[in-house]
Amino acid sequence: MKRDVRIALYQPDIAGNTGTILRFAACMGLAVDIVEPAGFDLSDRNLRRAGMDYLEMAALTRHVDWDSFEQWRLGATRRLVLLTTAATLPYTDFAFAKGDVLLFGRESAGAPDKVHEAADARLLIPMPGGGRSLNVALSVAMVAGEAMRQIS
Ligand SMILES: C[S@@+](CC[C@H](N)C(=O)[O-])C[C@H]1O[C@@H](n2cnc3c(N)ncnc32)[C@H](O)[C@@H]1O
Repeated sequence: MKRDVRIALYQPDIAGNTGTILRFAACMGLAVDIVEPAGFDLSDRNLRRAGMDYLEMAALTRHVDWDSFEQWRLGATRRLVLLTTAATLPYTDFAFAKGDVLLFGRESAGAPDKVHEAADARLLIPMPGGGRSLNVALSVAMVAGEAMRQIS
């Protein structure tokens, strides 16, 4: 049987954001997948500062590249749910399911076309106040929170 949703980060490039997400995921009991290459390594001072001792609690899987992440995901028959400002479907209108992988793009550039094409669903966090995008860690908290609310 499929477990909970998972959080996936596509080539994250800001260590402090990833540390914040790993802390959040550890506290929520959610696993995290990082699609490498990241813009930092796991010894990064900012990652450790944001993640603190929660990093030791985090269920983190690192995938060397997009192809190996996809090989794992397809083998596990998990849906890929991409969060992107290019989507039109609000995340609150989507029916999340156990096993979903919630994928977030990199801070500097989002996700490339091949990732959009692989996604089973693309979701938007509406921003009624305007602006280009939200911080990725805040996006993770909002969407994973909604997914957990629906599934539990
Ligand atoms: C800082 S944003 C990336 C901004 C990037 N310049 C772009 O155009 O995608 C980092 C990630 O947070 C998520 N994100 C931020 N705001 C979002 C929103 N309003 N709707 C959906 N996803 C969002 C997406 O996964 C995005 O790739």
